[in-house]
Amino acid sequence: MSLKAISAKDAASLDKDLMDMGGWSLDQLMELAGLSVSQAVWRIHPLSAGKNVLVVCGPGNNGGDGLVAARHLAQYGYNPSIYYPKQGKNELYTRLRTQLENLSIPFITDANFKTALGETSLLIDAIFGFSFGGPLRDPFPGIIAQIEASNVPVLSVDAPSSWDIATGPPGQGPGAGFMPAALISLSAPKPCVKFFSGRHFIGGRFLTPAIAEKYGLDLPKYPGIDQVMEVGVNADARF
Ligand SMILES: NC(=O)C1=CN([C@@H]2O[C@H](COP(=O)(O)OP(=O)(O)OC[C@H]3O[C@@H](n4cnc5c(N)ncnc54)[C@H](O)[C@@H]3O)[C@@H](O)[C@H]2O)[C@H](O)CC1
Ligand SMILES: [K+]
Repeated sequence: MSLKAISAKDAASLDKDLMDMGGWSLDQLMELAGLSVSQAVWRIHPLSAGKNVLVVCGPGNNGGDGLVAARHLAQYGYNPSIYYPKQGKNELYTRLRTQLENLSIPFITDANFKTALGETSLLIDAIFGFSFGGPLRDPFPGIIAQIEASNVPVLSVDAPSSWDIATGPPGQGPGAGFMPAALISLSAPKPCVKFFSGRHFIGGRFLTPAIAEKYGLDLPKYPGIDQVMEVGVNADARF
């Protein structure tokens, strides 16, 4: 079953609706989004597959989802480390960072990124989500190129970073050959999902029937207490 996709413009408007008339705070939405990400990790990369998880965070809310996911993963027993080359400035990101520092979760330096890449068994791509607009600006071309060149399995949050949200991977340069092993779409898939060929999950269990109706989206029927649901086809692959 494939869920209806939402454009970047509508995704931004949906977020605004959730916070303006929906009564939600960004903290709450990000917490549920990051929790979904951590549950997708548990499904595709159980602790037995390796505890080292490298979370690469971008400067916006996609990065924030990664910071939240890292905290949940640490609580589950994983050893997450964070690479956060351009840190979000507002107080939400500062608080999320403090929560991680209080769990002794390491923030790696630019100089150690290559080493960390070689020592991790899964990478979470929380660099860019629906507000990405190409081409990549420094320092991200190098980061994406290194991720692409490594054979570390990647779980991308909301969109494979460097892909155009509507038209998918760039024709050339960093990202052109970037195909994450898994993707978790928050609220609804973005149009670039049609170029994706790995395990696909939906997360962000906070849509309402009215908002789904307004944006022409399917309301995912999450089973039981789960915060994620697999919507792709290769449902049993492990990485
Ligand atoms: N309702 C939901 O589904 C929720 C989703 N969430 C997550 O929020 C992101 C969208 O967050 P936003 O801050 O709008 O943007 P991004 O994080 O995607 O990136 C913006 C960030 O990146 C910089 N940037 C953009 N293009 C480039 C480029 N070409 N090179 C370098 N840097 C670039 C830009 O300057 C910004 O700083 C969504 O995808 C979900 O992951 C929320 O967490 C909760 C609700
Ligand atoms: K991403």
